[in-house]
Amino acid sequence: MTSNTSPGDIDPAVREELARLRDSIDNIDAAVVHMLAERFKCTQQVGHLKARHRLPPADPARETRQIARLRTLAENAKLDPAFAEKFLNFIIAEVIRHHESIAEDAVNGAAPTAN
Ligand SMILES: O=C(O)C(=O)C[C@]1(C(=O)O)C=C[C@@H](O)C=C1
Repeated sequence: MTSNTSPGDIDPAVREELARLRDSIDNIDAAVVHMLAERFKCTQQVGHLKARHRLPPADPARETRQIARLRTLAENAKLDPAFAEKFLNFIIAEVIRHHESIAEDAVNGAAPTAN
């Protein structure tokens, strides 16, 4: 059975430690969002470059190298490598969707955007 502790019952020291940890979590989440935004700015340029030169949206050989590298980085950082791989695959799948839509727009003569 789970017991629910109402916020007023929490020991003040525990409450403080939780708040301190949550502050750091919020900072880390913000950094992740900013880093992802920068990554997507780069991949958007890659998408336009690929569309202009009729290159395929996906590059499985590059992905294999990225995953191997990320798994090693994760292991060294004591992060679950399987999680790191799933996370990268999730991001790359989204990037490929963007590349495909940029390529479709190029074929359909949509007004090209910068990059
Ligand atoms: O490097 C590329 O060719 C990209 O399109 C970028 C990227 C990535 O998001 O890292 C995305 C799709 C490819 O399959 C491989 C890598």
